[in-house]
Amino acid sequence: MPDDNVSSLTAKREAAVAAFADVPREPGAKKPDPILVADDVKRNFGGLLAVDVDHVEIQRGSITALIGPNGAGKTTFFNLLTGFDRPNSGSWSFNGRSLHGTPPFKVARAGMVRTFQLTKALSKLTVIENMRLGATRQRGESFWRAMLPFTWRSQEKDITERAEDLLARFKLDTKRDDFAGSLSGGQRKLLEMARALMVEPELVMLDEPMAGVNPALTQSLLEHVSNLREQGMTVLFVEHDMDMVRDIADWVVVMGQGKILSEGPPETVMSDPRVIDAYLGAHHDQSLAELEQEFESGALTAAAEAELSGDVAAAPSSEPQAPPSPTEDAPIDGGPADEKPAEETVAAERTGDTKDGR
Ligand SMILES: Nc1ncnc2c1ncn2[C@@H]1O[C@H](COP(=O)(O)OP(=O)(O)OP(=O)(O)O)[C@@H](O)[C@H]1O
Repeated sequence: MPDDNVSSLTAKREAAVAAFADVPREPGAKKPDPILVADDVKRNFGGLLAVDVDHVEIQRGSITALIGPNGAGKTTFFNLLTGFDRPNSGSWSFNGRSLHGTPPFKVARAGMVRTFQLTKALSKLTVIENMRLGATRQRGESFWRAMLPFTWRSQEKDITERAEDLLARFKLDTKRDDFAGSLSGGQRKLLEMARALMVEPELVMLDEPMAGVNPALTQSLLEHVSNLREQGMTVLFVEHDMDMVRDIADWVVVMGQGKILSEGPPETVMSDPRVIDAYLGAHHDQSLAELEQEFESGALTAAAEAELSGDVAAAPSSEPQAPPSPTEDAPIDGGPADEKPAEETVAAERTGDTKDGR
């Protein structure tokens, strides 16, 4: 990335962070310029109160992370806000306009789009066809207009140009005519993000953008998300990857058992003992890369085994351990433990398989 871009990104981030300077670090805190405001939003599934949000505001022009343990209600809350599910009660507004009862395509037209944990790219359509479908208000959609090509041809051309620009920006232009089904998990995430931008949204909601993404694509995905703020958009994302949250979020909202438990800048939230207890566990201050290294060295496995057997004394110290010798358990090059699971498997493991149908 050129230096100019880096300094401009930094300036945007500084401005976004500065906007939170006087915001109290408490659940439901008022923001200076909220783009999205939700009140008393509740959603029951039988006896389970999956979402029970008293009040939350999302600051315009910022990147806000919504974190919380599995089952905290994050995806359900996303579904409610974007019209994919209906609440038992509550209200919310986007740019001051109530969106309660608004169907998803109208929510997208209003400027609020979302992506899904398991991507919704249509695998039997090509990449460019998927992109074109992302555009709303297409004139040829009505029967009579469809009969009069001169009324929609120029719009078709504009849509294709915009789609091609976005594909180039997301480095998917070489895949333009490939079936979406042939893309890797990470490329599909990029396609979904690019497609969401076809409606020129003001607020982009990303549900676990990192799930199933190959490490090689991680950095590029992070840059794309940061770039959304750079281009003046607001981002709200759900993520379990704490590296991503630390790296790019200006503000973090923590959910647990349907409620907003805590809010604040990433460093404050991630050192909050309640959040650590509820969510982050003992390794909250470590990056995934460090954890991976420990895992590979065997230190984490030994610690976990000792913890399970109750033999705390047997747990190794936090000092780095020497890797096991190749003559021990570890297979030499290319053994099963060396094989990386396919992205799809990782995605399925990390996201569960029941989400998308909802
Ligand atoms: N359609 C549904 N029917 C019944 N229960 C549901 C349904 N959707 C979600 N739930 C339940 O609501 C609770 C919140 O689920 P949700 O998927 O919103 O959590 P989450 O915070 O997104 O979790 P994760 O981080 O695992 O994605 C969970 O207990 C879940 O089992």
